[in-house]
Amino acid sequence: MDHPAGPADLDAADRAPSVPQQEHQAYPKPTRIVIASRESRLAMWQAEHVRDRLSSLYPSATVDILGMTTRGDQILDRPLAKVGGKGLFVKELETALLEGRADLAVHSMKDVPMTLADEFALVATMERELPQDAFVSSRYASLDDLPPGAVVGTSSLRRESQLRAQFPYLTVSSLRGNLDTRLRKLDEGQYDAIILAAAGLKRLGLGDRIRALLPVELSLPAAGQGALGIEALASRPEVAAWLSPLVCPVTEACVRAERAVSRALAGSCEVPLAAYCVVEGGALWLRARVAMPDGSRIAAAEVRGNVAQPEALAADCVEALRADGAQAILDDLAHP
Ligand SMILES: NCc1[nH]cc(CCC(=O)O)c1CC(=O)O
Repeated sequence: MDHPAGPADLDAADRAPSVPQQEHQAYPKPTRIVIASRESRLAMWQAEHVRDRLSSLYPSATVDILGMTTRGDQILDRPLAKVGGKGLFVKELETALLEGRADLAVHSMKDVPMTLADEFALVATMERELPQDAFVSSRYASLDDLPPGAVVGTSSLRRESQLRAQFPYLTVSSLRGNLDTRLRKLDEGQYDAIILAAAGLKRLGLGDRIRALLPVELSLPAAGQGALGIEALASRPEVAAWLSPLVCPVTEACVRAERAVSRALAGSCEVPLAAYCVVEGGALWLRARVAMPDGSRIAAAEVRGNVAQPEALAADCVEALRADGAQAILDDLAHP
């Protein structure tokens, strides 16, 4: 398929201004960097990870973390999809960038809205941690061991739909809260097992709670899962230059493809959507699924293409998804 890189493609893409190597010298090294972060244990771990990387890159700079509570952290009782979705986790951090209280914000890419306002740019996508979902349980070693009627906790429509399609005899039950809260609810016996992102557990030193990694064929990950992204003001190219050593080009290409699929399908927490890309044999291999929450229908597609054109590949993938019935599913979700 032919993909002229027209302005429309560029508008739709994540703005990740790559800074040519020779331009680095044009910016003085930082003397102070402030990182805005949510205050959950996972978010703080991620911010500290970036702080430590920056401190070793720029030993003479002071790197501080500005912890903030976002609306997404405060609203714990209702499904996120109902109260405003992913944007709730980034808005306060973006305000700190705009007001000059912070230079950059560290996010789980999975939680970053598919479209950012013009003032902001994703300036670095870092190397991906484990992308898979993890099976966590004290009594059972894997999904296959669960008896009929066993209660599995997850609040992700993506996980729920794929579970229901493949394990119709299980009971999927809502589970919210930060990682520690979710594990506590499991340990209190409210669930027989729960499904969480493996990356979050590993980062918090809870990797030993993972009984099994769900193969991506079983639970295709969310766009950006396992990758950290760094956001800064589009008007501050020097921040992008400081962060350029943290960029993982392979992860960046993969996550761009995943996010472009999600963006094209108006991906939100309300649409069960999975998009996962790897580089294999020098090419991008992008897989995506759109499902009914009850798992009764799943549209799936996979495409392979040029590493240099993730958005073009995503467009192919979206076309293949629509051909497999994704539009009908989206229409049903919009007008139940
Ligand atoms: N939705 C919350 C969230 N955002 C990022 C992670 C885990 C880390 C990652 O995927 O990078 C999690 C926890 C989870 O889904 O279990």
